[in-house]
Amino acid sequence: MPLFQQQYAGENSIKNIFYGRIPVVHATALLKFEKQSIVQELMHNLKYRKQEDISAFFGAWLGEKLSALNDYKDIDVVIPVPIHKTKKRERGYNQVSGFGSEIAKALSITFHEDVLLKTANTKTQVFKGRLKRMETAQTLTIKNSHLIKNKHILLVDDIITTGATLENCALQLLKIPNTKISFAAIAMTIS
Ligand SMILES: O=P(O)(O)OC[C@H]1O[C@H](OP(=O)(O)OP(=O)(O)O)[C@H](O)[C@@H]1O
Repeated sequence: MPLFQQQYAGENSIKNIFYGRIPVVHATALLKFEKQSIVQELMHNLKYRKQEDISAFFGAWLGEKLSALNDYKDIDVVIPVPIHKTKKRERGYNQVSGFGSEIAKALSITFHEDVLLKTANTKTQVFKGRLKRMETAQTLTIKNSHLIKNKHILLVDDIITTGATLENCALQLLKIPNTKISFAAIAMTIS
């Protein structure tokens, strides 16, 4: 399995994507995502072929790694990038929930799926450029903000490509007083 951090600078190479856009405390990804690779196949199976367990499998793996690092000791809550309820019904699950809840378990902290919500069902972003992706910022809402006030949040997603999805979500979360944001993804796209 092509692990991300073994072959690249790891944390800094992800944080650089967000440099000058949003403040990110830490950022990590478990795997390197390339076209025609085993990782692409696994992500496709997770998203489109009902293989939900892939998510928790990688969450337990990354969670164990993060629990051994000092950098992640002050994370308070884990929040997933949300999907719209219509898409959740079609897919059967949020493909990043298992990943996030296993990381939370490994760090002995809470996983909250009821804080950041997607209120409109936008088309898949795979073929969108950065500007188009930014439009989706208007489709996010925060509920139960008391659960994240004054907290260091680990926001989790399946894949980081341009970083626009995480950026949009982080911008909403950072509106709540005294929040800090770190990112974790199953895979990072290498171009
Ligand atoms: O870093 P970025 O450039 O934002 O790309 C990454 C995002 O794109 C994909 O979502 P997409 O909206 O395509 O998901 P969908 O298939 O669930 O609609 C993927 O699941 C990430 O959430």
